[in-house]
Amino acid sequence: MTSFGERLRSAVDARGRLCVGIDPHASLLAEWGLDASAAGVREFGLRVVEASAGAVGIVKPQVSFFEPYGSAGIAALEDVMRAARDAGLLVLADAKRGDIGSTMDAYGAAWLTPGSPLEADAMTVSPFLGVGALDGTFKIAERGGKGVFVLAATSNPDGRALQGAALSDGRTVSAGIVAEVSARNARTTPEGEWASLGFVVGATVDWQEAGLTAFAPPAPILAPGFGFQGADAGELDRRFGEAAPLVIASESRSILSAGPGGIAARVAERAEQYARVDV
Ligand SMILES: O=C(O)c1cc(=O)[nH]c(=O)n1[C@@H]1O[C@H](COP(=O)(O)O)[C@@H](O)[C@H]1O
Repeated sequence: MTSFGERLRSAVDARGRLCVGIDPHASLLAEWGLDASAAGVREFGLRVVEASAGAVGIVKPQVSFFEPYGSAGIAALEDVMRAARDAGLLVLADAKRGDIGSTMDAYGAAWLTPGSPLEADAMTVSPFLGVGALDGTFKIAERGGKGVFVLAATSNPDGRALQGAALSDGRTVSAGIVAEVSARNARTTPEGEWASLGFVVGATVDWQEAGLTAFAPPAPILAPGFGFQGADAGELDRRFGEAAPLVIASESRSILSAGPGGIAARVAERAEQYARVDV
């Protein structure tokens, strides 16, 4: 079984590093002429998948925008994720789960078990109940050839005080999270491969301020914050330095705002911008 890290690396090699976020905000649904309903988010998601298939390798549905519609919204999310995976896209479920270990295991099983209704290729998780609480999820991921993206340094300025705080040994919380997860990656990642436990580091984050250095072994970096939140594709190299080749650049509103008629062209244009970035 090919690991998630290696599947992701192949997707980036084949189709570039742009990840299209599927975030059906109520305001976007209105702009797209769709209802704020389960049917609306389903249609929105399927159209984004259609525009992304063949143009990029990765999509990231934001689970929160499907949840307001209850079971019908979750069914819509299942349909969108299945359509994306059937179209050959890697699906990163942006669920940002985080809980005590035993509860976390159930979240991991829901999103990362092959054949599960909500099966994704990877999910985002929050380590703020302790990286150890994620161990069961990491094991579920490994068994299924899936991936996990652990929040390390988020794109929103509100996160800085907490994530940049000093641990007793002087490292930042962000650096401590990276060290703990990297130690697990070192045990499970064959030499020369991309690890399957990645990190979320916002494109707006100052690495020095966050106390981050390049990851060993190499682990993918999910980097939201490009586009609407202000980071520019052309800055990728400067912002991520040595880690730039591992970056999955995620954009949602800056692409989705093109509307149903313009999204395919917008995806192609943004993908082209990232293809021009020399890392
Ligand atoms: O995990 C994420 O994807 C994430 C982490 C982070 O640090 N910042 C962040 O914005 N995100 C998500 O990335 C997407 C950003 O959307 P745009 O700002 O519209 O590109 C949203 O779905 C956020 O929830």
